Amino acid sequence: MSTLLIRGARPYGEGGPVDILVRDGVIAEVAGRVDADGAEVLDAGGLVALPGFVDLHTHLREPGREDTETIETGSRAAALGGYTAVFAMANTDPVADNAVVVEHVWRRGREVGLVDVHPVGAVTVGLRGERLAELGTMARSAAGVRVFSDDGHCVADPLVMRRALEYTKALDAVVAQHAEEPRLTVGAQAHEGEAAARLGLAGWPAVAEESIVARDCLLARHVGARLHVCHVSTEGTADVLRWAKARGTRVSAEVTPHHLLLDDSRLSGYDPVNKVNPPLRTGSDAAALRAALAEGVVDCVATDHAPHAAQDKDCEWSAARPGMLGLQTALPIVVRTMVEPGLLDWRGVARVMSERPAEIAGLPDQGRPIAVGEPATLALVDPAGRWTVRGADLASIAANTPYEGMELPGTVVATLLRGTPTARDGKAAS
Ligand SMILES: NC(=O)N[C@@H](CC(=O)O)C(=O)O
Ligand SMILES: [Zn+2]
Ligand SMILES: [Zn+2]
Repeated sequence: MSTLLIRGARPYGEGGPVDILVRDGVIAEVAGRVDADGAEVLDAGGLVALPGFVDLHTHLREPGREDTETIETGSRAAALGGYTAVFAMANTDPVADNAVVVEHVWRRGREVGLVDVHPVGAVTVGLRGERLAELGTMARSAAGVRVFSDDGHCVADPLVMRRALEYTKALDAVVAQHAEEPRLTVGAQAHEGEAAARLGLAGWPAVAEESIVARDCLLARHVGARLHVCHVSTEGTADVLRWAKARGTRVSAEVTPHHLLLDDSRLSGYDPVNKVNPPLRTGSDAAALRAALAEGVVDCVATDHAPHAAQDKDCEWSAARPGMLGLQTALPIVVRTMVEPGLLDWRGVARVMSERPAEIAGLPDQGRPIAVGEPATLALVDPAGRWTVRGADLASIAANTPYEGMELPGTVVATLLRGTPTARDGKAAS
């Protein structure tokens, strides 16, 4: 029997410090003072205790691009970022569109053991948007897939999307849509607006996202299915979501840390580290997304952690791949954009980083209350901590962080997965 005593943490940053006794992975006692002889003590004075974070949108690149990230290195990055569960996107090589690939990802995640790795299954064969993949087989596989996505590509054909919603409804699963009408983004390189026009970059208009989100909300309501919208990037999408939710559509949505903080003024340097899909939008879009997240119109934060090799980023803008690292910087960016301006308190951070994503994905043992009898799956955060981001120092193999050299607030001091420390003082457990 293993016991761990977390000494002096403040759950959700509320009230005075408490001791949390963890026995065999479960919270056994929460009280002002707990004495446990022989227990390992984790000094958590000054730290905020939160439920471990759940990322609905991570690219781990295994199988196929292990030169940029593996399930092991990505799991380390996740643990260091306070995550205890991640959803590994299906756009690997081979694509995770069948039971063999999703079971490989699931097993490898368990072997590494630092974070619960849940494979996302592709909606269509080869992400081609034509024929539905074997959703039922993936759902019934050992991986128990409950989130399906062609992320990187939009399920653009409305009939294919309708059928996908019908199947996932029957499987009690959810489609996570990368909302991008492909006919409106042919050759697109950056947000269609002033900044892109000045630089002569072909534009990716907000309406390419908004039109698909509106269509899919209508389809989901018609079918009675659930829909999840990936990486919401525009004010107009938030408006569509608000409308759809008000009329009872079963839709949820995520926003990335980079769309909360950054905007297309970053384009001027022509540095492809800022190239991402959907593109960085305007400052007023970012402000609207922060408000929508605070309001609950956007349900949660997801990283869209997208590692890329140096040769795919250190090149001309149009040749560079879109995507940014996100796992280790997500909490600090949420602190900067949401907590510091008073848009969210720590209870709200627990909601958008852990509880809502766990609910959306149907995870029964993540995003749980910090209470007796619950799994000790926790992130311990130092709200006064400061650190300077260095891509080369991150646990990912790739180094494409847009926050290079920035000093960020909020450090994850320890992450616990069912009572076992997976990261501590900036070091992953293995
Ligand atoms: N976000 C990105 O810019 N890139 C993602 C794909 C995606 O999320 O659409 C990737 O796989 O690299
Ligand atoms: Zn995407
Ligand atoms: Zn993605």
